Amino acid sequence: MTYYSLNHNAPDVSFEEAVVRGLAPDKGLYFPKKIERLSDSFFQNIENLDNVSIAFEVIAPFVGNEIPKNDLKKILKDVLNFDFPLVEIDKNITALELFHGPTMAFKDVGARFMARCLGYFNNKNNNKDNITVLVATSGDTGGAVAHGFLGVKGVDVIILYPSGKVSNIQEKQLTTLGQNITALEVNGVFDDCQAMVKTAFLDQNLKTARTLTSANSINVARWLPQMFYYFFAYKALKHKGKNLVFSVPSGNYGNICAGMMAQKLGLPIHHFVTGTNANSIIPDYLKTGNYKTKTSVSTISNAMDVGDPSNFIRIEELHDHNFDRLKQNLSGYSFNDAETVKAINYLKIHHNYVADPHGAIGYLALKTYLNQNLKVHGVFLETAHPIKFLPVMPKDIVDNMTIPSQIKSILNKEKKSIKISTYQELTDFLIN
Ligand SMILES: Cc1ncc(COP(=O)(O)O)c(C=O)c1O
Ligand SMILES: N[C@@H](CCOP(=O)(O)O)C(=O)O
Repeated sequence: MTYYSLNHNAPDVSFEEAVVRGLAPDKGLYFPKKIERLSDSFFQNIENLDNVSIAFEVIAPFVGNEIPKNDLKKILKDVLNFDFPLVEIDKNITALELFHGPTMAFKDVGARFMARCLGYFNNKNNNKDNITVLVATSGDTGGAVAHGFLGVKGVDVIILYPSGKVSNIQEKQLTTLGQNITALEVNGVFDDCQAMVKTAFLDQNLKTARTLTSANSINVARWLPQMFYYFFAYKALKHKGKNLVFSVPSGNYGNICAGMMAQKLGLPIHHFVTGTNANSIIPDYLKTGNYKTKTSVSTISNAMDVGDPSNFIRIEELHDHNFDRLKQNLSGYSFNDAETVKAINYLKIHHNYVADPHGAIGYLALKTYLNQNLKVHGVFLETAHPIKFLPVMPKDIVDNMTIPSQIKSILNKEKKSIKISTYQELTDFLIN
């Protein structure tokens, strides 16, 4: 598969080059040149396929012949070794739980896939120089990438996170592993971290010192595997015979954008809903037609505290840069922290379901959409385990929660991070 830069000022590249570069030299995000619908027989037969076979059909065209079939299948088997349960909330609403992987957030799928692809390419090329994976996180990407890349030969991972703005458990997940993983604690917000990472890719001094790539959803190997679970949900809900609407709590918009790519492959998704916190860049855009990024503000759904979503440009591309077309496919609503807590309590009391603040926003957005659209079935993505957000969860819910083994094992580990405030400090660290 060939990928082009969405800034249209850089050469086309192969899948391998797109993965190794992360971002195009003109600072554009890579996008696949050809998107082909999957066959009708695939969708007719999907209930007879297991998750690995579904994922293989979905991702193989994007990888092309750059990873042999059997190796790609092995990678997928390894990546998808946990469950993606659907939980019925009521007759019209289902939660798609994406937190059963090692770091208990949906990022595990993309991070594990990318780590294995990079490991494969490193091995194949017998690379002598290490690749440096730079990643910015508002909470969950960092932990998933740290875990996914831990011990991967030839790869150094450097995670930038906003100091004091991730939960205690998220911080433990990204600062305690050691080995090839280093955490940089940035005096700023997530957007500062993301801007530093993007600047680093264009920095010639850095480029001579290190081979850099990104493990944020700007990297196609992080972004595209996020399509898989939309197909898994379709497989499980197909028998209902209803139009499906997916509600996705969004920040950097990689997850919902992967769903839109799945739709392009022919997955029958009737409509998308995005739920955000006070960082309501895209719901505001859908209302006004005026796209305005903003400095992010802190909320209790911290992983969505993003004021300049990277994947907006891919969403535009998928809708031919046509505002009306986008509005037909996407509705957006934002909610404040009080509304989020109210929804967490409502779900517990009325449906005996414990949602995390991000999932609760997905639920609220879906409910708002369904109020005017009765004949569809709604799925909201429960993107992280509520245990990751203990201090902001209602106390009576917390009192009845048990700590999963994945989390228990890191609680007593020592945090190790390096504090930085400026881009210069980042480059000094990377060069020295
Ligand atoms: C728990 C959780 N929910 C939602 C999001 C938003 O996802 P995206 O950035 O793909 O929009 C994130 C972070 O990315 C997250 O960690
Ligand atoms: N919410 C994310 C922000 C980065 O998103 P990504 O999908 O582009 O890596 C996080 O948890 O770090």
